[in-house]
Amino acid sequence: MAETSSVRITCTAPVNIAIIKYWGKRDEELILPLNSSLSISLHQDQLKSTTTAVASPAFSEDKLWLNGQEKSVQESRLQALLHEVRRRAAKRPLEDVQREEEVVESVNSEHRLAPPSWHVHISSKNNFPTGAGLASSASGYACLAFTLAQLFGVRGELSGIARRGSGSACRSMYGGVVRWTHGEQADGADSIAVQVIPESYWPELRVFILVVSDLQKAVSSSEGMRRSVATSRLLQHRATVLVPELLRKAEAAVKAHDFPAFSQLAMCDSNQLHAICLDTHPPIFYLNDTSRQIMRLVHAYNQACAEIRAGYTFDAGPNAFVLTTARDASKLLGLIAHFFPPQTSNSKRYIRGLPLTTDPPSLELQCALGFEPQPNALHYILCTRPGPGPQCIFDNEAHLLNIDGLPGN
Ligand SMILES: Nc1ncnc2c1ncn2[C@@H]1O[C@H](COP(=O)(O)OP(=O)(O)OP(=O)(O)O)[C@@H](O)[C@H]1O
Ligand SMILES: C[C@@](O)(CCOP(=O)(O)OP(=O)(O)O)CC(=O)O
Repeated sequence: MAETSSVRITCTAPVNIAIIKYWGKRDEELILPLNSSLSISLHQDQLKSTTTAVASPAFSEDKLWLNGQEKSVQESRLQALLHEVRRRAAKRPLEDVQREEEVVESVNSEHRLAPPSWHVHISSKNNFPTGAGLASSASGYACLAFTLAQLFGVRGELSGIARRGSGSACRSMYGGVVRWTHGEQADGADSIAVQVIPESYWPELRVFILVVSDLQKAVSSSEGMRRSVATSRLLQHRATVLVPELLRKAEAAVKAHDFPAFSQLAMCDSNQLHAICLDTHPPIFYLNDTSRQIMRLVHAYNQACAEIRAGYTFDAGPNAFVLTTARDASKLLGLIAHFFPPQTSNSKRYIRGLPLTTDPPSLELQCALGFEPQPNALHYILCTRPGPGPQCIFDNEAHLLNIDGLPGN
């Protein structure tokens, strides 16, 4: 039915972990932050969202499938994102519009542009748990924004489109280390993400995700930060005084490959976020006992090394993102696996992602920690590293919708 004139594209996008956190909005509708933030985009070999979008004059409405289940497209953030991408597509230069007419005649559907008036069918999936504290909303909305921009031929700065889905999603529009500048303008035009360094600049960086819980959190990030803005006086001080300095120092540390400084700033900023959550009324508790044991383990490791060789950061949940470098990866992983061993039934897939050996910790290091191993405290450990930004996939096997816009290939 839609065969001759439909346009189809499939893209992927990464998850990102914030090093200097975004917490608090100055505009809820446009998703404009009170402070700038900094993150690392994680490698898509381990975590990614994949989105296929098909546009056709034959479609009578927009449709969405998430992880294979059809969802309503009426959700306000999805609507805002769709509206923004179509608004920008409608302003495309004339030569693109002419190209579009040629395109509609073309038999090759893979490199064509769709007119913004066409309805779109979208299917998106994550290769990791959705809504489970692993920032699927960031990779998911970034992937959606990037895919729709390719489909409708929107060029230039795209992070402002992803931002309409979820604030942190704008940073997933680039690889490596990325800053989201808070911006000053009321319409959000200058509230965009920029790449600070590409992923190839610091290839030794490693990130271990220690999955403490895969349950949906009780207080979402959006609700948590709304509550902090309304009640925490520390938040205002952080946003205006502390973050600008933290950000400057963190960017300098990244550019200088200074892991101790970078890691120290990451830990301080994460602790500051959770201090603000405690200063919020009623207080919000995202960390649990296992999170705090992980923090102790990292500090004990650094003390034993007599320098900072590991760090941690926690988003709005108990899962730890442990930072280190290739030099320490096997030793630190061995220590983590020793103190947080798997249930025997779960030992096979306990350590996932990058293939790494686990060096058993020395007795001295074991004693330094001063707590007993805690079997079963973690679901699994995912080893990853910085990676690239969104990509188009030119492989027919990768499409999540067929050319008629229906699930299948
Ligand atoms: N691939 C995707 N495509 C489009 N939307 C997605 C995708 N993945 C997730 N989302 C959106 O993000 C929501 C989940 O966001 P939520 O903030 O609850 O969890 P999370 O981002 O996985 O975890 P956390 O914010 O705790 O790190 C989904 O309900 C959906 O609306
Ligand atoms: C703690 C954080 O992960 C908060 C992320 O918040 P979201 O981007 O999920 O919030 P919304 O913009 O309301 O969708 C810190 C960060 O990623 O910077």
